[in-house]
Formats: sequence, structure tokens, C-alpha cells
Amino acid sequence: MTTLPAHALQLRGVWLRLGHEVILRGVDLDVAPGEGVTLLGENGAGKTTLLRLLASSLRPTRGEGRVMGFDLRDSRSVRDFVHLMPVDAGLYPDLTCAENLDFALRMHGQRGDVAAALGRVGLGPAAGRRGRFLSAGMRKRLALARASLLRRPVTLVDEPFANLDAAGRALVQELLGELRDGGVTLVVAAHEPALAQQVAPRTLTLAGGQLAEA
Ligand SMILES: Nc1ncnc2c1ncn2[C@@H]1O[C@H](COP(=O)(O)OP(=O)(O)OP(=O)(O)O)[C@@H](O)[C@H]1O
Repeated sequence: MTTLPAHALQLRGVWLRLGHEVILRGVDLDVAPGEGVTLLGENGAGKTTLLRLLASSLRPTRGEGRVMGFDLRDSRSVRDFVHLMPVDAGLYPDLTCAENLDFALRMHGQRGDVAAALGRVGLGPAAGRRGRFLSAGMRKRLALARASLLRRPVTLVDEPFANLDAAGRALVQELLGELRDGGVTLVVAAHEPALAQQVAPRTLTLAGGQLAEA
């Protein structure tokens, strides 16, 4: 039997500088496995930067952190547990919708029902369309299908409600809710607190480079 670490995410005194700008100033964070966190903050507050740090795409300038018990600097281990759904959807423009999902599954050595996942997000008829020909909302739906298929233990979601119509926003809530019901730890950066909090009730605000419980 595998035992879960006490914390899915943990940061201690994390500072992060990008270029001349100090984005994070001594951030502490403890997130329990399976917890859902909504991350709020004004434009430019550093939400995306914090998600990228938790995904091990950026290193702290100072301080330390762990993801599912692994040191943030151990990118290879951390990336086995984490999926970041970026704000721009992070898809391959020359691959079709189905190929994008197939590729993501293969990268993680996983199997999954790609056709069903596409159908779920309303992209069944667009399965053969290349990423570059999708609308912004369709790209978001495809990224959502990917996050849902991969079901990584820690799923970080950057502005999932942007560019979506009402049905799309409801779909985001439904699929992210299913991930949480399955025990996934969720961090959702959003400008729509009421929507995000329904699936990720604990709310943190990033301001002046520091995190505070809302
Ligand atoms: N690669 C980079 N080099 C230098 N500065 C950067 C870099 N990436 C982001 N920044 C700066 O970091 C700050 C935080 O940006 P970030 O994208 O994390 O904010 P955000 O809270 O996600 O904003 P938004 O709500 O607008 O998406 C901004 O001032 C931005 O200009």
C-alpha cells in the first residue's frame, strides 16, 4: 500500500525573482492531499508564476518546497505527479485534437479513452482538426479534456474559465469536480472566485508577492 505524504504541496520561505522583478516574497504554503485551493490575485500578482514554480518549471530564488514529498528541484519526480493546465492551453498546433490527447497519454505512459474524452467536452466532431485551427474556447476545452484524462495527483489550472461560454464554464466545474472527487489535489488560479470556489473552496490571495488566506 502506498502512503500519501502529509502535504501534497509545501513551500517554505519561497522567494522568486524573474529578471529585475521580485514576484514572490517569502511564500509559505501547505496543501493537504485532495484539497482544492482557489488562487486569487490581480493581473500581474504572480499566480501563473506560482503555478509554474509548483510544477517545477521555475526554481525558487530562495527557500524550498516539496510536491508529494519530492523536492521542487527534483523536476523529474515532481513532473510525474503534476499536471499544469496553462492559460494558453499548451497544445501542439500541428497535432489534431485526438493526437494531442494521445500524445499526452503516451508521454505519461497512460492509457485512456480519447474519443470519449473529446465527446465529453463537445469536441467529438473536431477530433481530426489541428490545434492551430481551434477557437480559444475549443483550445480550452481540449486542455480540459487532457487534464481530465491524465488525472495527475496534483492538477494546477490557470484561468480555466477564460474564453468559455456558460456551458463551457459549467463543464469546467463538472470535470474539475470529478478530479477532486477522485482525490486529486487541485489549485485553480482564477478571476471568477464564485465559480472556482465551488470546486476548490479554500481560497488564497496573492498580493505584494505574499500569499494570505482569504
Ligand atoms: N519570464 C518573465 N520574466 C520577467 N518577468 C516576468 C516573466 N514572466 C512573468 N513576469 C512578470 O511576473 C509578474 C507576475 O506575472 P504572472 O503572469 O505570474 O501574473 P498573474 O497573477 O498570473 O497575472 P494575470 O492575472 O494577468 O494572468 C508580472 O509582473 C510579469 O510581468
